[in-house]
Amino acid sequence: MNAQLHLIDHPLIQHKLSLMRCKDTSTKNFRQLAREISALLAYELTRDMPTQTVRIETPLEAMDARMIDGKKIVLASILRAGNGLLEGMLDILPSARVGHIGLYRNPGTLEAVEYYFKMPQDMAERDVIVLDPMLATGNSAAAAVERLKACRPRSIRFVCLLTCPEGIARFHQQHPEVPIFTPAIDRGLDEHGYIVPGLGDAGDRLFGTQ
Ligand SMILES: O=P(O)(O)OC[C@H]1O[C@H](OP(=O)(O)OP(=O)(O)O)[C@H](O)[C@@H]1O
Ligand SMILES: O=c1cc[nH]c(=O)[nH]1
Ligand SMILES: [Mg+2]
Repeated sequence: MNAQLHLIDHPLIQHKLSLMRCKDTSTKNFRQLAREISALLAYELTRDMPTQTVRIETPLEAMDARMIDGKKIVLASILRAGNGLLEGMLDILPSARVGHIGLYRNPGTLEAVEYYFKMPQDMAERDVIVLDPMLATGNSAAAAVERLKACRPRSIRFVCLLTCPEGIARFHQQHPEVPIFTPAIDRGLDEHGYIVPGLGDAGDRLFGTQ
């Protein structure tokens, strides 16, 4: 398997993702499941983050204790659907900074169209986790990461709930060094660029807009 592809095969995540896929899952439950899965994903995503030793005082004595190294992590949400992963990530990383990348997919061309971009300061000292539940053609994620690279962050990781071979290939063709973390790699894309079997339109299901 591609060294920059991390399949997160945890039973709890798989169970919750299966519930999200069900077409009769309500907006409320879909949103709650996205939050729960993203908290579990945050745990896996940060597994290899560098730590530094900091001198602290316990009630009994001084010690050299480990803490996450560097400036606060940036969670970069690809709007809109990326926001569905934000709350769960913030439950685990409550001090993280949050950036927003506004993109929508032109339904005719399937190309990404940017409408907003805002990141914190001092990106050179920060690790970024890019959030989007769906990596389908890969055009949105590739465009978002291209834009982020101009800010020169210390590192970039991409996390989604679902992808497919086409999305992985497209993304890694442009950004081979950026790791993808995903709980599932589905069969492929349909004629409208939707992941199959998939879970449908993530943004519409999260926000009840369909
Ligand atoms: O890999 P791609 O083929 O680019 O497709 C994936 C993109 O499509 C969805 O967003 P959408 O454009 O529907 O916008 P939304 O999040 O505002 O609903 C999804 O959240 C991704 O951003
Ligand atoms: O399957 C897909 C593809 C793109 N965007 C979605 O929300 N779902
Ligand atoms: Mg989008």
